[in-house]
Amino acid sequence: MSNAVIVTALGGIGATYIFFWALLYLTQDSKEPPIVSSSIPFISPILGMIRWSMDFYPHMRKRHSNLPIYTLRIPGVRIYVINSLDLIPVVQRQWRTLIFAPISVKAVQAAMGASKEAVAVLEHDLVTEHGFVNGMAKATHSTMSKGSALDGLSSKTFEAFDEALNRFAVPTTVNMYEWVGKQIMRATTDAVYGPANPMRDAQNLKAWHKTSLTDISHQQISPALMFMMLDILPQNLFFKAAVQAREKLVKSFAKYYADGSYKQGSSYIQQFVQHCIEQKIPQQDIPRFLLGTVFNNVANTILTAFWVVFRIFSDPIVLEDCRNEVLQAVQDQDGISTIDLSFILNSCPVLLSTYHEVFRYHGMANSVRVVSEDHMLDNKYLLKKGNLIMMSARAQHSNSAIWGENVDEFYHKRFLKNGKRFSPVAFRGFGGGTTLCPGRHFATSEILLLATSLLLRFDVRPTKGIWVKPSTAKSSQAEAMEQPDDDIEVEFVPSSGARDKKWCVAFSGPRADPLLAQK
Ligand code: HEM
Repeated sequence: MSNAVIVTALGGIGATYIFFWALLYLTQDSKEPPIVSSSIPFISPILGMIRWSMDFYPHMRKRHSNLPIYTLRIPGVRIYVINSLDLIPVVQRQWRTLIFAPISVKAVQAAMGASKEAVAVLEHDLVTEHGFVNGMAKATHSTMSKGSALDGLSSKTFEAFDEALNRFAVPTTVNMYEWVGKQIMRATTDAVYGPANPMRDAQNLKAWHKTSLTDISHQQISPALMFMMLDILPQNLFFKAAVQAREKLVKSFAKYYADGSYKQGSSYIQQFVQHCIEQKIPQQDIPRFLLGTVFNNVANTILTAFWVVFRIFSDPIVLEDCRNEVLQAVQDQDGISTIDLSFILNSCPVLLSTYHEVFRYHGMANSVRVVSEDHMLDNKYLLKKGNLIMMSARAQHSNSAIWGENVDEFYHKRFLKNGKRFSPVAFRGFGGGTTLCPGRHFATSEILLLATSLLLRFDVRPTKGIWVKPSTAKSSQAEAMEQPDDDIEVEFVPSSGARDKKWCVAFSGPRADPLLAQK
């Protein structure tokens, strides 16, 4: 290659670099949060996200600890990343301007394939409770979070666990993640959708998610959801198998809706459908909306339950502490052992602390908001319309200034009330603000009932002889919890005293939830 060609090529690269560098800084208002990660304009943040994956925002928090908020510029959008704990409530208070609803709309449109007419209903009002998205939260909230509706959901999940555990009369070997996933999927969807639960069908389960961690096929909808939501690549070209899987599931939910089976489901699913009908969502779209609820209902509950069981049984001290507590929650009468869920929630502080530490340590919820109009955050930082705000749970959960020097350790007693008190905003296991997860009480009851049943009735031992924490490097950020890369083969060994008993669940009193970090 001649020198002239090399000089021209280098000149071209230099000019392009200067052009994009100038574009980056000339289009950034001085009142906006400062730009970081700009050595290759518009590209460096993407390279950082690929390199650091789920630890990108914790890494950036440490690197830019002097900045309460900063801007990442990627092609087409600015991401305003909240670094400082103090700014999180400020963002959450502006829920009419810094809104979540467009994310839900994208999910229904790009991932569930909703029609233009359905999307128009959602987009009609993204801000008030009269709109579809915020109205849905209002319509279904009480059916998941308190009273007899919540107790009903919890009882149903307990029945499913009991039925599964009764099958282990002798020591039995299982893959732990696969087993926990199967139980949570069955228990949750039976409780939510009722006797005609479409997710009982083995083909539907295969179309939804990988039923084992060794499955390397790409025939399911669930792992593709995040990429489909980005809405960049044509679906019929890049996600053909996932779209086919989705359409198969939509067909099942269409039958479930058309024959009125949802009327035998939980109050939650009845209210959900009722709200769709009242808001005039086209009939053919309602099954797509119903399918969307599967993701909320099970994805994070499976993962959290897996880590809770792993953390309890893999450490003899945690196991003993938790088992001693839950033994107090059982009443034996006439061969029936009754587990009091109210006692577990209100009077088992170490179990609840372990549960919260799982969220702090393994949690990775990313709360995203859309700036609906230009806004001056805290009277200091200009946020421009159409861009995104990111509040990363992991960035806060890994901050030693909040959690202390042992932040990198799993410490099961961290959340005991007699220990150090943490700012309530610092814990973001279930997100926060007006979109704080409405399913959190249901998920908490379900996971604690599974953990308690195992504690009372089984020993769980790794077949390799020692517990090894699986790596989580391949975790997808669509979920709010780390995902194990490999399964753990374990043996469930029934405890001699628990084997021949009948088990049931009771709720002795109102849920005061004194031990919950997010009430
Ligand atoms: C351990 C299990 C779960 C975890 C870790 C979890 C986590 C979350 C997180 C982080 C958010 C977003 C909050 C934000 O952006 O600020 C969220 C929202 C949501 N979750 Fe959960 N969730 C779980 C279980 C459930 C269950 C069982 C249900 C339903 C039965 C559910 C229904 C929802 C819904 C509907 C929203 C959207 C809220 C809105 O639009 O206002 N979640 N969840």
